[in-house]
Amino acid sequence: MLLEIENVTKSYPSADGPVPVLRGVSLSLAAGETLALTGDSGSGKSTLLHLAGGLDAPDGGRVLIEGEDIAHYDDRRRARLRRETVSVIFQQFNLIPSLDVGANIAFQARLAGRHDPAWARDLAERLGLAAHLSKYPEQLSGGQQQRVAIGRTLAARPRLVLADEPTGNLDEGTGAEVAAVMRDLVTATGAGLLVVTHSRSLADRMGRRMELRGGRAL
Ligand SMILES: Nc1ncnc2c1ncn2[C@@H]1O[C@H](COP(=O)(O)OP(=O)(O)OP(=O)(O)O)[C@@H](O)[C@H]1O
Repeated sequence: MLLEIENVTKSYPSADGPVPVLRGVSLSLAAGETLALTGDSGSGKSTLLHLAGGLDAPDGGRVLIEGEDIAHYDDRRRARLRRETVSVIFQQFNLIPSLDVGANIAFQARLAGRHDPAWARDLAERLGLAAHLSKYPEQLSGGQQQRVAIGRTLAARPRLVLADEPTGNLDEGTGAEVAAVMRDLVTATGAGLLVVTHSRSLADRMGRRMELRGGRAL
């Protein structure tokens, strides 16, 4: 199994003591599957996504990627996991302003030692960015920047893609288009996709859907 989250718990400290956010949540995601994670604001969606990506550790329970419990990873293995296996698309695009679109798309793949010019060109084409490769991020619209961020993630061929509100900054039409491209590309590469969203239409485009409420999965 690509991703297995087993009965994870997580609390955050507050002035009144620890506040539980996740009270025992489990999910699994196979290669090629897409899953939307929904729930009210504050229900713990981003927290769960961060645990899945090894950006934070659970208080209890386990997170396994390709059968390995990532809690025991040291910093080096954690860095390698994020470079080579798991990629996170944040709502802020985090593009590199001094690099043009083509170089931004190639950036993560180069870091992972997996830059493939033909695949990068194919991605740019499918994301509608072929005519913009020598532009800089500041010359692009929000929707175009988000597509560059998605291209950069997929260029490295991650096996697990985690996306936090990837269409949050986009209008309905552009958001739907970006969601469809992302799902198709992830499916085409056999990766798994876990996407956190408030958007009904994005959630409807994913293969499965899970809602967080009261710290538990519905
Ligand atoms: N680092 C932190 N320290 C303390 N509390 C935190 C921290 N991160 C999140 N929280 C709290 O945990 C709860 C869940 O936050 P989280 O960001 O996971 O929710 P979410 O479902 O992603 O919300 P949204 O849809 O608004 O992004 C919230 O009440 C939040 O205030």
